[in-house]
Amino acid sequence: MEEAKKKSVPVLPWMRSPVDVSLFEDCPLDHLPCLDPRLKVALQNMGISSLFPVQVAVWQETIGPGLFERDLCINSPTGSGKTLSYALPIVQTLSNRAVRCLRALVVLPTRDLALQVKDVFAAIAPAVGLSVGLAVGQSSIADEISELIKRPKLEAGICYDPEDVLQELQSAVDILVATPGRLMDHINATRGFTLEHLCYLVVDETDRLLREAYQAWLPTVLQLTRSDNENRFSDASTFLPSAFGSLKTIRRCGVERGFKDKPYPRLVKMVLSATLTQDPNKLAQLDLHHPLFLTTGETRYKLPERLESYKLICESKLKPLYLVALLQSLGEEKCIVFTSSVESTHRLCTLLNHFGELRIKIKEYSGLQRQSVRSKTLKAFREGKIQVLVSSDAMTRGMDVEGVNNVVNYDKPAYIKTYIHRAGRTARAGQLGRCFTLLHKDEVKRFKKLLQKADNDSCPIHSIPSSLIESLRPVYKSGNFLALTP
Ligand SMILES: Nc1ncnc2c1ncn2[C@@H]1O[C@H](COP(=O)(O)OP(=O)(O)OP(=O)(O)O)[C@@H](O)[C@H]1O
Repeated sequence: MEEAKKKSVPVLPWMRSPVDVSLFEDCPLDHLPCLDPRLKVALQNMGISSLFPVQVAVWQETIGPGLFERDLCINSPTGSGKTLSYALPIVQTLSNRAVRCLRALVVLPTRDLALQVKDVFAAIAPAVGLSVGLAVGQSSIADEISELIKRPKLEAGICYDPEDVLQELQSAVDILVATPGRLMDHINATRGFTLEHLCYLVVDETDRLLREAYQAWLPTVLQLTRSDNENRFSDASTFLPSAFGSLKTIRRCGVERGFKDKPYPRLVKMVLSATLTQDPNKLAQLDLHHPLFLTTGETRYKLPERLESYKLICESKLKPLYLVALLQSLGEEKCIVFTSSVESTHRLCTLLNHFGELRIKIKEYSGLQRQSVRSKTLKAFREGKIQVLVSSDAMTRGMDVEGVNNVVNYDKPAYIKTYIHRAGRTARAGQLGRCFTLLHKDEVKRFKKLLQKADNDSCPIHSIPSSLIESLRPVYKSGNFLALTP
């Protein structure tokens, strides 16, 4: 344990003296300084009566006394409320804006996640007259453009100069939630889409977004939001496609709160994850300004407080029977079962649906499916029409579904980060949750080592009565299940 802790000492000096979020407490809305009363009502309508510790800590650094002076790197456990931690101060600050233009951009790695985050903004932003847009490729690009860009009303019969019309194009949204691919489509080709006025850039699920280049979205956004001073010495044309020539995205330069030669308003960056990278090379890509690190406790990886971890030890060939027995014992509780690949997700889901003993609805949720199928499945799962989702890792990071009581690792996670993001689908927002991991006895030692990298490595054995397994054997043998066994 000690060794794991030692290894996690960050290389970057500013990461070594973080703000410890665990020293903060929930704060009732009535006691939150400077909260706009309209936002208080919007939060209450969402069923929120107090802010969680990470939200209070970020509020201090953004609204007061911090005033968004530094870029924020936020490492906080799954389900701790990171979305609202950035959405609330951004919306509160932008509520003073006089003219509508695109001022906040939130980037997320997947469409489902972007939809989820957009819903959080949409629940509070209209209360202060702000509009939120989505760029994820859910609808056609033309439909998306019409949602994002306001065209001037032209009178029929009058001949307009196209240049004038272009000048008149305005953003229809103040805040945009986007996936990198669609964001790049708009940057490259949407007339009137500009990052010229951008004040806030949020990179959520940062480690995942930095892992893949996604058409160089990050350097492009940073380049387009840089001040003229910063650009003077760099030749943007060597890096940006020619289409950028026409974009008016180079920002004015001014002096802001003592940070000489930074553009005004400075682009504030907020980057977040439950497993934030500490790799200097990766973080350098974000070009952070005077960053402040907010993290929870002393260990690098932290599991949700009310998560209970259990292991089930069984022979590999009996794994499906143990899973069926476990699901049976969980009854109708919502559960997500993780496998190691999209192929085994499909096979396992088919196999489970052959067991008549399981009187619950089980569906597959994987990157191999079309978006429309996935969205339908997720909706049914949220509504409780499906009790079990069988899933591979890629699609579930950040997913927030109320009432997921259990997570099952059918295949052992290879990394602690994977364990954290899988287990983090339960025990969210201070709720109780359980994570079960199926292991062969040879895997136990390595799994123990893996869990030691998190703050809570307690993982007792969850035993399934052998009589239950025996009772399932005939069904398993009689069907052609062996071919399906993942
Ligand atoms: N102050 C609050 N009071 C009550 N519930 C809250 C509060 N803030 C957030 N929540 C709820 O907590 C849940 C988790 O929030 P959120 O999705 O932002 O977590 P997260 O930290 O981003 O997790 P992950 O790392 O898995 O993405 C959501 O269902 C959200 O509605």
